[in-house]
Amino acid sequence: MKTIGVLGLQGAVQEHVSHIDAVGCKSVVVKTVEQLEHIDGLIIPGGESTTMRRFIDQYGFLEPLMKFGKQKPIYGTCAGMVLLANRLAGGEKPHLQLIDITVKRNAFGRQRDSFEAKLNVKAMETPFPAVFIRAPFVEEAGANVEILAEYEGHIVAARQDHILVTAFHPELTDDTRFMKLFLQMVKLNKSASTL
Ligand SMILES: NC(=O)CC[C@H](N)C(=O)O
Repeated sequence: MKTIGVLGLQGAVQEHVSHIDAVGCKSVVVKTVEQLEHIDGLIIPGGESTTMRRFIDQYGFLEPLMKFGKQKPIYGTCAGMVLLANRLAGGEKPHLQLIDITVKRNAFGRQRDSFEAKLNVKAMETPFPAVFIRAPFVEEAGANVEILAEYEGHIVAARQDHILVTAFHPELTDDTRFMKLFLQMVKLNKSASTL
């Protein structure tokens, strides 16, 4: 059985745990660097990327997360997508730099702080109910990035190798198709956990 961790420093952790359980995997809330050795994939949840980055530094997670993401799958939702991007718009400093995208934070503007949209997602037969909360979008993606979904002309779901990102929050719905997609990526990945 595959074990999927959720970075438990800040944000929507518990909702992801429920989705991991729902797709038949073992879930772990990751609060220490050592726990990274025992998981097959990691989710970086939504929340506030600047706050999460502070905790990442405080608990010594920066290097270990960069190393983990070079070998094993990571799925970032919303703030998690901000943390994974190679570049941030507006001259902000990037964080983990594990996927070749430029991300614009809070990109949908004040009037549309939170909204739900039915999205057409590549390889999903019916639209996905996407919940956006002060969401970022992908402003620019490198040639090796696979675009999975767009909303109003902006990329909101993408993947490169074993890194998956969504600007929205699948964990706040009961639709587990993104978790299933991530699980497929975990199963295809060659680096098994040490447990
Ligand atoms: N729901 C979210 O994760 C919001 C993300 C937040 N606006 C950020 O930039 O970090």
